[in-house]
Amino acid sequence: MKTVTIKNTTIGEGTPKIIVPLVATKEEQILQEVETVKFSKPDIVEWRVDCYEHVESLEAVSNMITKLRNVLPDTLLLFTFRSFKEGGNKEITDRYYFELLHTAIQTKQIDLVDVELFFAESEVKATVKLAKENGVYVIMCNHDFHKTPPKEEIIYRLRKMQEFGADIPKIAVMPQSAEDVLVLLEATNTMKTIYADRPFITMSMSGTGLVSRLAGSVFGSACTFGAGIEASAPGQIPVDQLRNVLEVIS
Ligand SMILES: O=C1C[C@@](O)(C(=O)O)C[C@@H](O)[C@@H]1O
Repeated sequence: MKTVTIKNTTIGEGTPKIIVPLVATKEEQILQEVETVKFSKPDIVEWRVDCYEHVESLEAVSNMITKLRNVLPDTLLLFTFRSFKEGGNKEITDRYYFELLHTAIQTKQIDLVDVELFFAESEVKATVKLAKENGVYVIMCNHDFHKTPPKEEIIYRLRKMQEFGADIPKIAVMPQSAEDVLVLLEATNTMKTIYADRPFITMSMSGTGLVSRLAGSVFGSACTFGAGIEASAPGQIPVDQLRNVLEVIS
Protein backbone atom coordinates (compact mmCIF):
# COMPACT_ATOMS: atom_id res chain seq x y z
CA MET A 1 0.00 0.00 0.00
CA LYS A 2 1.31 3.45 -0.90
CA THR A 3 1.68 6.13 1.75
CA VAL A 4 0.84 9.81 1.26
CA THR A 5 3.45 12.35 2.33
CA ILE A 6 2.39 15.97 2.68
CA LYS A 7 5.08 18.34 3.91
CA ASN A 8 6.68 16.45 6.83
CA THR A 9 3.75 14.14 7.55
CA THR A 10 3.49 10.64 6.14
CA ILE A 11 -0.02 9.22 6.28
CA GLY A 12 -0.39 5.45 6.14
CA GLU A 13 2.61 4.45 8.25
CA GLY A 14 3.51 4.58 11.93
CA THR A 15 1.04 5.78 14.53
CA PRO A 16 -2.30 6.99 13.15
CA LYS A 17 -2.34 10.68 12.39
CA ILE A 18 -4.48 12.86 14.65
CA ILE A 19 -6.94 15.29 13.07
CA VAL A 20 -8.50 18.01 15.23
CA PRO A 21 -11.51 20.02 13.99
CA LEU A 22 -12.19 23.75 14.40
CA VAL A 23 -15.90 24.23 14.94
CA ALA A 24 -16.38 27.80 16.16
CA THR A 25 -18.75 30.08 14.28
CA LYS A 26 -17.19 33.54 14.56
CA GLU A 27 -13.81 34.65 13.26
CA GLU A 28 -12.49 35.74 16.63
CA GLN A 29 -13.49 32.44 18.24
CA ILE A 30 -12.02 30.40 15.39
CA LEU A 31 -8.72 32.22 15.81
CA GLN A 32 -8.74 31.54 19.56
CA GLU A 33 -9.69 27.93 18.91
CA VAL A 34 -6.85 27.39 16.46
CA GLU A 35 -4.31 28.73 18.98
CA THR A 36 -5.50 26.22 21.58
CA VAL A 37 -5.65 23.40 19.07
CA LYS A 38 -2.17 24.17 17.78
CA PHE A 39 -0.84 23.78 21.30
CA SER A 40 -2.01 20.15 21.33
CA LYS A 41 0.20 19.42 18.28
CA PRO A 42 -2.22 17.67 15.94
CA ASP A 43 -0.94 16.27 12.63
CA ILE A 44 -3.83 17.85 10.76
CA VAL A 45 -6.19 20.69 11.67
CA GLU A 46 -9.61 20.49 10.02
CA TRP A 47 -11.49 23.74 9.50
CA ARG A 48 -15.19 22.84 9.51
CA VAL A 49 -16.31 25.63 7.24
CA ASP A 50 -19.99 24.67 7.56
CA CYS A 51 -19.79 25.99 11.15
CA TYR A 52 -18.49 29.42 10.04
CA GLU A 53 -21.04 32.26 10.18
CA HIS A 54 -19.82 33.83 6.91
CA VAL A 55 -19.59 30.63 4.91
CA GLU A 56 -21.76 32.23 2.25
CA SER A 57 -19.08 34.80 1.40
CA LEU A 58 -16.24 33.41 -0.71
CA GLU A 59 -14.15 36.41 0.21
CA ALA A 60 -14.63 35.92 3.94
CA VAL A 61 -13.77 32.22 3.58
CA SER A 62 -10.59 32.97 1.60
CA ASN A 63 -9.52 35.54 4.21
CA MET A 64 -10.05 33.04 7.00
CA ILE A 65 -7.93 30.47 5.16
CA THR A 66 -5.07 32.99 5.00
CA LYS A 67 -5.40 33.72 8.71
CA LEU A 68 -5.42 30.04 9.64
CA ARG A 69 -2.45 29.38 7.36
CA ASN A 70 -0.52 32.14 9.13
CA VAL A 71 -1.18 30.56 12.51
CA LEU A 72 -0.36 27.10 11.15
CA PRO A 73 2.58 27.47 8.78
CA ASP A 74 3.73 23.86 9.28
CA THR A 75 0.66 21.91 10.42
CA LEU A 76 -1.46 20.40 7.67
CA LEU A 77 -4.69 22.30 7.06
CA LEU A 78 -7.80 20.43 5.91
CA PHE A 79 -10.73 22.38 4.46
CA THR A 80 -14.08 20.70 5.06
CA PHE A 81 -17.60 21.79 4.25
CA ARG A 82 -19.74 19.00 5.63
CA SER A 83 -23.01 18.92 3.72
CA PHE A 84 -26.29 19.12 5.60
CA LYS A 85 -27.36 15.74 4.26
CA GLU A 86 -24.23 14.14 5.78
CA GLY A 87 -24.45 15.77 9.20
CA GLY A 88 -23.20 19.32 8.53
CA ASN A 89 -24.51 22.58 9.94
CA LYS A 90 -25.65 24.55 6.95
CA GLU A 91 -27.70 23.85 3.85
CA ILE A 92 -26.21 25.26 0.64
CA THR A 93 -26.79 24.48 -3.04
CA ASP A 94 -24.66 21.87 -4.78
CA ARG A 95 -23.41 24.61 -7.04
CA TYR A 96 -22.17 26.71 -4.14
CA TYR A 97 -20.63 23.64 -2.49
CA PHE A 98 -18.32 23.19 -5.48
CA GLU A 99 -17.69 26.91 -5.85
CA LEU A 100 -16.56 26.96 -2.23
CA LEU A 101 -14.24 23.98 -2.65
CA HIS A 102 -12.78 25.39 -5.87
CA THR A 103 -12.14 28.77 -4.22
CA ALA A 104 -10.41 27.12 -1.28
CA ILE A 105 -8.27 24.92 -3.57
CA GLN A 106 -7.24 27.87 -5.71
CA THR A 107 -5.94 29.81 -2.72
CA LYS A 108 -3.22 27.09 -2.63
CA GLN A 109 -3.09 27.78 1.10
CA ILE A 110 -4.76 24.57 2.20
CA ASP A 111 -3.05 21.17 2.16
CA LEU A 112 -6.11 18.96 1.95
CA VAL A 113 -9.71 19.33 0.86
CA ASP A 114 -12.66 17.17 1.88
CA VAL A 115 -14.85 16.14 -1.07
CA GLU A 116 -18.01 14.13 -0.48
CA LEU A 117 -18.53 11.11 -2.71
CA PHE A 118 -22.28 11.50 -3.09
CA PHE A 119 -22.46 14.49 -5.41
CA ALA A 120 -22.58 14.44 -9.23
CA GLU A 121 -19.72 12.26 -10.44
CA SER A 122 -18.54 14.81 -13.02
CA GLU A 123 -18.30 17.56 -10.36
CA VAL A 124 -16.50 15.32 -7.91
CA LYS A 125 -13.97 14.27 -10.56
CA ALA A 126 -13.47 17.86 -11.77
CA THR A 127 -12.76 18.91 -8.18
CA VAL A 128 -10.21 16.13 -7.74
CA LYS A 129 -8.52 17.28 -10.96
CA LEU A 130 -8.44 20.91 -9.83
CA ALA A 131 -7.02 19.89 -6.45
CA LYS A 132 -4.23 17.89 -8.09
CA GLU A 133 -3.39 20.81 -10.41
CA ASN A 134 -3.05 23.06 -7.36
CA GLY A 135 -1.06 20.66 -5.18
CA VAL A 136 -3.96 20.02 -2.78
CA TYR A 137 -4.66 16.48 -1.53
CA VAL A 138 -8.19 15.06 -1.51
CA ILE A 139 -9.88 13.28 1.38
CA MET A 140 -13.01 11.86 -0.24
CA CYS A 141 -15.70 10.80 2.15
CA ASN A 142 -19.13 9.59 3.07
CA HIS A 143 -21.07 9.71 6.36
CA ASP A 144 -24.05 7.79 7.59
CA PHE A 145 -25.28 9.37 10.83
CA HIS A 146 -28.12 6.88 11.25
CA LYS A 147 -26.82 3.41 10.61
CA THR A 148 -23.97 1.15 9.56
CA PRO A 149 -24.31 -0.12 6.00
CA PRO A 150 -23.35 -3.77 5.32
CA LYS A 151 -19.64 -4.60 5.06
CA GLU A 152 -19.79 -5.00 1.26
CA GLU A 153 -21.37 -1.56 0.89
CA ILE A 154 -18.71 0.12 3.07
CA ILE A 155 -15.98 -1.49 0.96
CA TYR A 156 -17.80 -0.58 -2.27
CA ARG A 157 -17.89 3.12 -1.27
CA LEU A 158 -14.23 3.21 -0.24
CA ARG A 159 -13.23 1.54 -3.52
CA LYS A 160 -15.36 4.01 -5.48
CA MET A 161 -13.39 6.84 -3.82
CA GLN A 162 -10.13 5.21 -4.91
CA GLU A 163 -11.53 4.93 -8.43
CA PHE A 164 -12.46 8.62 -8.40
CA GLY A 165 -8.87 9.57 -7.58
CA ALA A 166 -9.11 10.32 -3.85
CA ASP A 167 -5.74 10.50 -2.14
CA ILE A 168 -7.37 9.31 1.09
CA PRO A 169 -10.84 7.71 1.13
CA LYS A 170 -12.82 8.06 4.37
CA ILE A 171 -16.10 6.75 5.78
CA ALA A 172 -17.88 7.46 9.09
CA VAL A 173 -20.88 5.37 10.10
CA MET A 174 -23.23 5.17 13.09
CA PRO A 175 -23.50 1.91 15.01
CA GLN A 176 -26.81 0.75 16.41
CA SER A 177 -25.15 -2.11 18.25
CA ALA A 178 -21.70 -3.46 19.13
CA GLU A 179 -22.05 -5.82 16.14
CA ASP A 180 -22.20 -2.79 13.86
CA VAL A 181 -18.80 -1.67 15.15
CA LEU A 182 -17.45 -5.10 14.21
CA VAL A 183 -18.95 -4.66 10.72
CA LEU A 184 -17.04 -1.39 10.29
CA LEU A 185 -13.81 -2.91 11.62
CA GLU A 186 -14.18 -6.00 9.42
CA ALA A 187 -14.76 -3.81 6.37
CA THR A 188 -11.64 -1.84 7.36
CA ASN A 189 -9.55 -4.96 7.72
CA THR A 190 -10.73 -6.45 4.40
CA MET A 191 -10.10 -3.14 2.69
CA LYS A 192 -6.55 -3.09 4.09
CA THR A 193 -5.70 -6.68 3.22
CA ILE A 194 -7.35 -6.90 -0.22
CA TYR A 195 -8.41 -3.67 -1.89
CA ALA A 196 -6.65 -0.60 -0.55
CA ASP A 197 -3.72 0.74 -2.57
CA ARG A 198 -3.50 3.96 -0.53
CA PRO A 199 -4.22 5.10 3.05
CA PHE A 200 -7.84 5.39 4.10
CA ILE A 201 -9.81 6.40 7.22
CA THR A 202 -12.77 4.71 8.86
CA MET A 203 -14.67 5.28 12.05
CA SER A 204 -17.75 4.13 13.87
CA MET A 205 -19.30 7.09 15.69
CA SER A 206 -20.77 7.60 19.19
CA GLY A 207 -19.72 5.99 22.47
CA THR A 208 -20.38 2.51 21.11
CA GLY A 209 -18.03 3.14 18.19
CA LEU A 210 -15.29 4.87 20.22
CA VAL A 211 -13.13 1.74 20.17
CA SER A 212 -12.77 2.22 16.40
CA ARG A 213 -11.28 5.68 16.93
CA LEU A 214 -8.78 4.27 19.42
CA ALA A 215 -7.83 0.95 17.80
CA GLY A 216 -8.83 1.56 14.16
CA SER A 217 -5.21 1.57 13.01
CA VAL A 218 -4.87 -2.08 14.00
CA PHE A 219 -7.39 -2.85 11.25
CA GLY A 220 -6.11 -0.32 8.71
CA SER A 221 -7.44 3.17 9.45
CA ALA A 222 -4.70 5.75 8.90
CA CYS A 223 -6.07 8.74 10.85
CA THR A 224 -8.36 9.44 13.76
CA PHE A 225 -10.26 12.55 14.86
CA GLY A 226 -9.85 13.98 18.36
CA ALA A 227 -11.74 16.88 19.88
CA GLY A 228 -10.02 20.22 20.44
CA ILE A 229 -12.25 22.78 22.14
CA GLU A 230 -15.36 20.92 21.04
CA ALA A 231 -16.13 17.65 19.22
CA SER A 232 -17.36 17.79 15.62
CA ALA A 233 -19.00 14.36 15.70
CA PRO A 234 -20.30 11.96 18.34
CA GLY A 235 -17.65 9.79 19.97
CA GLN A 236 -14.62 12.05 19.57
CA ILE A 237 -12.60 12.29 22.78
CA PRO A 238 -10.19 15.10 23.77
CA VAL A 239 -7.01 15.02 21.74
CA ASP A 240 -4.66 14.55 24.73
CA GLN A 241 -6.55 11.49 25.94
CA LEU A 242 -6.63 10.15 22.39
CA ARG A 243 -2.87 10.55 22.01
CA ASN A 244 -2.22 8.68 25.27
CA VAL A 245 -4.30 5.73 24.12
CA LEU A 246 -2.70 5.68 20.65
CA GLU A 247 0.75 5.57 22.22
CA VAL A 248 -0.26 2.45 24.13
CA ILE A 249 -2.08 0.69 21.27
CA SER A 250 -0.11 1.55 18.15
O1 LIG B 1 -15.59 13.36 8.39
C1 LIG B 1 -15.25 13.65 9.51
C2 LIG B 1 -15.21 12.65 10.56
C3 LIG B 1 -16.08 13.06 11.70
O2 LIG B 1 -17.42 13.01 11.29
C4 LIG B 1 -15.91 12.06 12.86
O3 LIG B 1 -16.78 11.22 13.02
O4 LIG B 1 -14.90 12.15 13.56
C5 LIG B 1 -15.69 14.45 12.14
C6 LIG B 1 -15.77 15.47 11.04
O5 LIG B 1 -15.32 16.74 11.49
C7 LIG B 1 -14.95 15.04 9.88
O6 LIG B 1 -15.15 15.91 8.79
